[in-house]
Amino acid sequence: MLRSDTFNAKIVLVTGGRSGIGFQIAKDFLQLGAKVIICSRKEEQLQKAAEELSNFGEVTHQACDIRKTEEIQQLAKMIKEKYGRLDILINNAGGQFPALAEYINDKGWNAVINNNLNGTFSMIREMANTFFIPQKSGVIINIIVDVFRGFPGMAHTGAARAGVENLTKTLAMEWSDFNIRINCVAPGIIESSGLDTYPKQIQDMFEEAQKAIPLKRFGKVEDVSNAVTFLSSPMAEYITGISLYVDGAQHLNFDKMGLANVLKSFIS
Ligand SMILES: CCCCCCCCC/C=C/C(=O)SCCNC(=O)CCNC(=O)[C@H](O)C(C)(C)COP(=O)(O)OP(=O)(O)OC[C@H]1O[C@@H](n2cnc3c(N)ncnc32)[C@H](O)[C@@H]1OP(=O)(O)O
Ligand SMILES: NC(=O)C1=CN([C@@H]2O[C@H](COP(=O)(O)OP(=O)(O)OC[C@H]3O[C@@H](n4cnc5c(N)ncnc54)[C@H](OP(=O)(O)O)[C@@H]3O)[C@@H](O)[C@H]2O)C=CC1
Repeated sequence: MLRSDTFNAKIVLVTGGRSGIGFQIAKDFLQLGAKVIICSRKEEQLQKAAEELSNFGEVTHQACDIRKTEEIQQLAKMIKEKYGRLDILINNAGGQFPALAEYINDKGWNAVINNNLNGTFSMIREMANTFFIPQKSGVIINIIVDVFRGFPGMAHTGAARAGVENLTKTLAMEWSDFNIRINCVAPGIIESSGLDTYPKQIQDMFEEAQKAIPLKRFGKVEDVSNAVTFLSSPMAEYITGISLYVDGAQHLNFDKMGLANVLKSFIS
């Protein structure tokens, strides 16, 4: 519903833009007039995605692991040299694995915290110091997860995403002086490439899980992207420090989604 020139001349970075939700976000920004940079770890898939996205506008790609500050700095350097500015940062890269808390070892816990909390913070800090603070303008959207009632079956990501949600509130306050807006989008369960990474026993529960969602379906990647482009646009210029749930009211539903129960059933 946004005008096709909404993001004309805007430079947008989408982390994890090679697949799933991030790919759709990159595509929508391109169709709304932006120039888009995508990054992720896997060079070959990243290049393939960039080629596909180039049908919709100007897209640049660079491999970057958000857990490695030097790689983020190299990405910022490339953007500065090529475009001289950055207007919008979408922190979409992330991931985790399903496991009951008592079985998560230090390495697994740290991998998920580094990916989703530390990596997101490093990306925000580097892009703010290089672009948003000196420019005195910027928009940041953090894709988190529906953690309203904790996240039974994925305690590590629940903790990491809750950390990002609170960081978002803090930075909305600290950086309001620099005219930086920052918000979260919290998807429920979205039909995307991300769901293919879950084991078969969990995928077998998907049909049942949809019935427990008040709107009775999983989300589409477009549902998430629509929230992201709206919050990034001038239509949302007075909105900062919030989390927008895109989950068919899943966060209000007291029924457990059952992930922890499914995990318990494999173990017993
Ligand atoms: C019912 C309906 C409900 C349905 C419920 C559906 C949920 C919907 C809400 C959320 C949906 C999504 O986010 S969709 C998914 C988004 N995409 C993903 O999650 C992609 C997969 N995740 C990742 O790649 C992650 O980033 C991450 C797990 C951190 C991988 O990090 P690394 O690259 O460091 O990978 P590794 O080196 O292999 O892992 C480091 C350690 O992590 C641990 N580890 C990694 N994978 C593991 C695994 N599968 N099981 C156990 N432990 C594991 C081990 O200790 C590993 O060390 P070793 O033992 O030494 O190997
Ligand atoms: N699908 C769902 O139901 C939901 C998804 N989410 C979140 O939305 C985001 C996108 O998920 P989705 O599209 O479904 O899943 P995908 O697995 O398709 O997307 C994850 C993307 O993040 C990139 N990525 C992961 N780790 C890193 C890293 N350390 N550095 C750089 N890039 C990285 C991956 O690329 P590469 O492997 O090349 O690095 C990939 O492009 C994730 O944060 C996910 O947790 C939240 C709620 C629900």
